[in-house]
Amino acid sequence: MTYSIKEIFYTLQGEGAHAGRPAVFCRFSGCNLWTGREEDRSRAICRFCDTDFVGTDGENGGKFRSPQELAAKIDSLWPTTYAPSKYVVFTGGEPLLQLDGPLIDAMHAAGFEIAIETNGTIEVPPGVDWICVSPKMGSELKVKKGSELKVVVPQPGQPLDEYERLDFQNFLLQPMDGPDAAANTKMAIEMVKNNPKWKLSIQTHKLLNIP
Ligand SMILES: C[S@@+](CC[C@H](N)C(=O)[O-])C[C@H]1O[C@@H](n2cnc3c(N)ncnc32)[C@H](O)[C@@H]1O
Ligand SMILES: Nc1nc2[nH]cc(C(=O)O)c2c(=O)[nH]1
Ligand code: SF4
Ligand SMILES: [Mg+2]
Repeated sequence: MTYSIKEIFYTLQGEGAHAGRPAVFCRFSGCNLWTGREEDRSRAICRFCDTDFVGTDGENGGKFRSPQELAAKIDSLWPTTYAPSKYVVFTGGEPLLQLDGPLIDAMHAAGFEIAIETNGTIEVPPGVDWICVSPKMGSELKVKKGSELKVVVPQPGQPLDEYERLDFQNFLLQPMDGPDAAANTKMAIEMVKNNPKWKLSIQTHKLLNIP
């Protein structure tokens, strides 16, 4: 298996229940809900994406021809002094188009805990330690259990009451960034205050100006 990688970088997890945790982010190229081309955005299933996941031209990006080769690059970005808490977040694009058993095994062999950020349309292979699902209206949600359900709001028609009955450990609402970010943040705050099963997730890396 050859993996197409947009970029790999060491930063803090900015979002969700693990916000603030140091992590190597590995961003796969490609997504099943948008081509990534601006001219296709208005016709895409997912239209609010804040990420460039096209191609392999980012920091440490490229084609990796084996799981060992990719695992070694990810491992090389972890500072050796903090070796016991090694943590990788696979994201994208949609990571489950490419993340497979051999890569999961290679990351575990290198001593990493493995997290994914997924849109929930593709089943998760065994062995992923932290599963963050962020459902997208207009797509079929197939991953109905995991570590955190991180719902970007607002998406018209989203069934929050159905989401609440799914088997997740954490339930988070994340304001949609973009032209209406301020209003969306206000709305998300009101939503969690009115329904305390949910907590607010803000994209802290954007406030901190880190990747
Ligand atoms: C770029 S996506 C990649 C992973 C996967 N494709 C997914 O959608 O979960 C990473 C996270 O950013 C969130 N996200 C994307 N665009 C956003 C935006 N404009 N505002 C807030 N969150 C956004 C997604 O919902 C997801 O939780
Ligand atoms: N710092 C930081 N945290 C993140 N959490 C999820 C991200 C993503 O794009 O998947 C992301 C990201 O791009 N940067
Ligand atoms: S599913 Fe994720 S990566 Fe794909 S377009 Fe939507 S937010 Fe971006
Ligand atoms: Mg991001």
